[in-house]
Amino acid sequence: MTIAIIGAGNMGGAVLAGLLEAGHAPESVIVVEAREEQAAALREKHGVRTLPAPEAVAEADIVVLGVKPYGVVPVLESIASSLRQGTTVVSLAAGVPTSAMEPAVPDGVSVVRVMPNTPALVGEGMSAVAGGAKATPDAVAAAADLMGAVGKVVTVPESQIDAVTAISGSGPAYVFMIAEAWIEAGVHLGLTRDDATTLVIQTLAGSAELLKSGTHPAILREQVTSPGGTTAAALGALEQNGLRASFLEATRAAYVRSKELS
Ligand SMILES: NC(=O)C1=CN([C@@H]2O[C@H](COP(=O)(O)OP(=O)(O)OC[C@H]3O[C@@H](n4cnc5c(N)ncnc54)[C@H](O)[C@@H]3O)[C@@H](O)[C@H]2O)C=CC1
Ligand SMILES: O=C(O)[C@@H]1CCC=N1
Repeated sequence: MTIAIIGAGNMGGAVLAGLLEAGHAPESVIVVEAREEQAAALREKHGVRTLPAPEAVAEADIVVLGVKPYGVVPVLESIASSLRQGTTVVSLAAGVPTSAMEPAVPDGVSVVRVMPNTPALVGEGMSAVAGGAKATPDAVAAAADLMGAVGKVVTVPESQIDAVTAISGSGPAYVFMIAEAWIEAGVHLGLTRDDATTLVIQTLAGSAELLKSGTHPAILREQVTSPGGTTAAALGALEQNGLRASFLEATRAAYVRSKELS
């Protein structure tokens, strides 16, 4: 199985690193990257080949598109004549529907839309997969397998991809912003920045592990909240400052933006 990744920046690069970490042989992954210094860095770091797009896709069973949304259709148009029958195109782009991509590829090429996230870099990604109208079930399964190498995968109808983008695609940034604010709050309380960073990151990681155990978040929260105690005081302040409403508004804004991009 040969995989070509066109556009190996933050997201394409995370999928590349995750695939290699998961055991894909470097010889089976070809990178197409417009920035020569990025291409050189990936060759050096991962031992992958870099080729011009038409040569790369001519060899590929799966073509992963990691370019910006506005680049997706032009890239497809530029590689259309080199795509082999039976190839699966996997687009990682936000806001580009399969209905916009399918006219750019020949019949017999499946287009699958995936919304991944950057923790794919460490094998802890979250991806949602949606096949286009002309995608074969095998192609959808191949895309799910590919992303399964770098994290968890759900299959959704394409109509839900904008919601997925708002929740898990952009989601890591919400966590990182919370982490920054939380560390800074520790510094305000007199902790060293190093200690505050360790406390926050391990608290996030440990809490994520507890959440993964399957206990409902509300129960886990209650277990921390002593009546009249410190947590109740903090949660009261978060409620007063509109934490839940902020999440509703933030994810709605991302959802609307994802729709606008298309
Ligand atoms: N960054 C993220 O957390 C996520 C990004 N995405 C999607 O992934 C895509 C890429 O986003 P980022 O990685 O953040 O952007 P980026 O700018 O880091 O990466 C894009 C890469 O594509 C390369 N490129 C551009 N045109 C090219 C071409 N014609 N041929 C070969 N390489 C080309 C650029 O040099 C760059 O390295 C976007 O469509 C975005 O919607 C999806 C989910 C999460
Ligand atoms: O910000 C963006 O548009 C991309 C899509 C999801 C995460 N990053």
